[in-house]
Amino acid sequence: MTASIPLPRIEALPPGLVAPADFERQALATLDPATSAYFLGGAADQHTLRANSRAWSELQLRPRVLRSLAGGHTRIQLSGRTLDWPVLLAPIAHQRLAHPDGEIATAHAALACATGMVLSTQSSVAVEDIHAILHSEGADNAPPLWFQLYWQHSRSRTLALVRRAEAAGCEALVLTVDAPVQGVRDLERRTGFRVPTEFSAHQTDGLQASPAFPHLHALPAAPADHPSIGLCQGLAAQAPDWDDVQWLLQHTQLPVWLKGITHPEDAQLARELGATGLIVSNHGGRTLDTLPASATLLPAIRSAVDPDYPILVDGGIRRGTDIFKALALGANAVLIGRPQILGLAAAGAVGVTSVLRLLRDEFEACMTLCGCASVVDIGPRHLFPPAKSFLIDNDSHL
Ligand SMILES: Cc1cc2nc3c(=O)[nH]c(=O)nc-3n(C[C@H](O)[C@H](O)[C@H](O)COP(=O)(O)O)c2cc1C
Ligand SMILES: CC(C)CC(=O)C(=O)O
Repeated sequence: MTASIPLPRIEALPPGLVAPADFERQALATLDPATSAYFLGGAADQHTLRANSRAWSELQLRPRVLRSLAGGHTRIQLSGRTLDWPVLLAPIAHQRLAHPDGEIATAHAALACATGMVLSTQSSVAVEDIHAILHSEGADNAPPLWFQLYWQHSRSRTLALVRRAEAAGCEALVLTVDAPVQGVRDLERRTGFRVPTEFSAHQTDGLQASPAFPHLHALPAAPADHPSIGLCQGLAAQAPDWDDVQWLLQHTQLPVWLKGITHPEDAQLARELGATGLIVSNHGGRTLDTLPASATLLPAIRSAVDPDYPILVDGGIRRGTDIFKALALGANAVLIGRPQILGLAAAGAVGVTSVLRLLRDEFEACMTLCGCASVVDIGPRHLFPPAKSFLIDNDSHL
C-alpha cells in the first residue's frame, strides 16, 4: 500500500449488533436525518424499496436432510475468476458521507472478508487507492475490484474514465443502465440533502464532465407551455443507448456487465451484444418507484438467457437466507448495497467487516441446513413451492 493511504480507524463495535436490523438502528442513531435519507431512502413512495427485502423474506425454503456435507465450501467461478463466496459489494457513491474513512474502510473490510468490490464512479476515494488497499496482502489474496461506470455524457469522456479504471487494475466494468437521471427522492428533498462540494467524486474530477445525474428537483423549471423541455430535450438526449454499449464493448478488453436490467428482452439484447453478464437490479428502489422487487424479476430473466449466462442480482438482500434464495432463483452471485453503509456508519471498517461476516455465517448456516455442500448444489428445488418457471432437467428428480 502506498504511504499516502491512511489506515482505517479500528473502532469498537457497539454491543448487540447481531443482525442487519440492529446495524440499521445504530446507523439511524449515528447519521443525521439528511444523510440517512440519502443512504437509506428510496424513490418517491418507496414501494420498490420495501418490496425488495419483503420479496426475499416471503420466499420459503425447502431443505434436504442427511446429505453428505464433507468438503463443503462457498467458492464460485465468475468471469474467469474464483470468488471465495458469491457476494460482492455493490457500488455505493459518496461513502465518506457515512464515515470519515469511507471507501478506505469498505475496501479493508472487502480484503478481510475476501469479498469482491464494485467501486462507484462517484466514490469519495480514488480507484487507484482502493486497488492498492485490496492488493496490500499480495495479488494472490486480493479480492476482485470492478469499476462501476456512469456514462459521462459523451464517448470521449466515458473512454477517459474507462482507461483510468483499466490503468488502475480494475478487473471488470459495470455499466449502470437504469439511472440516466436520479429518481424522485422525496425523502432527500424533505430533509434538504445535498452532496457537500468537498465530496465531489474523485474519478470524474479531472474530466470536467457535466454534473452527473442531477436530482430531478435540481433541473431548471419547465416553461408552462412546454412541460418536457428540461428533461427530455436535455439530459435524456445524452443518456447512453444500445449503440453506446456496443461501442464500449469494442473499446475495452475488460469484461462488461450491465447493471439495472429488469426486462427479459433487455437481458437477451445484452447477451446478443456480448456483455459479459448482467445485474438484475432496480437500483435498490432508488430510481423508478413501483418496479417489482428484484426477486420477482429474476426468474423470468434467468429463463430468457442461456443457463450459463452470468446473472447477478441486488436489492433488499439482508440475510444469508436471501443470498441462498437468490442463487436458488438462478443468480450466480449477489451484490450487497445498503448493509455495507449500515456497518460503515456503525463502526467504520470494523462495522463493514462485521456485516460481511454475519452475512457469510448466515449463508453458510443456510447452505448446511438445506443440505448443500457447495454453491452449485443450490437450485430451484430448495424453494417451496419449487421455482418451476426455470426448472432444468436435472432438478426434476428432486
Ligand atoms: C446511497 C446509495 C448510493 C448508490 N450509488 C450507486 C452508484 O454510484 N452506482 C450504482 O450503479 N448504483 C448505486 N447504488 C445502487 C446500489 O449499487 C445497489 O444497486 C442497491 O443499493 C442494491 O440494493 P440494497 O441497497 O437494498 O442492497 C447506490 C445505492 C445507494 C443506497
Ligand atoms: C451519485 C449517484 C448517481 C449515485 C447513485 O447511483 C445513487 O444515489 O443511487
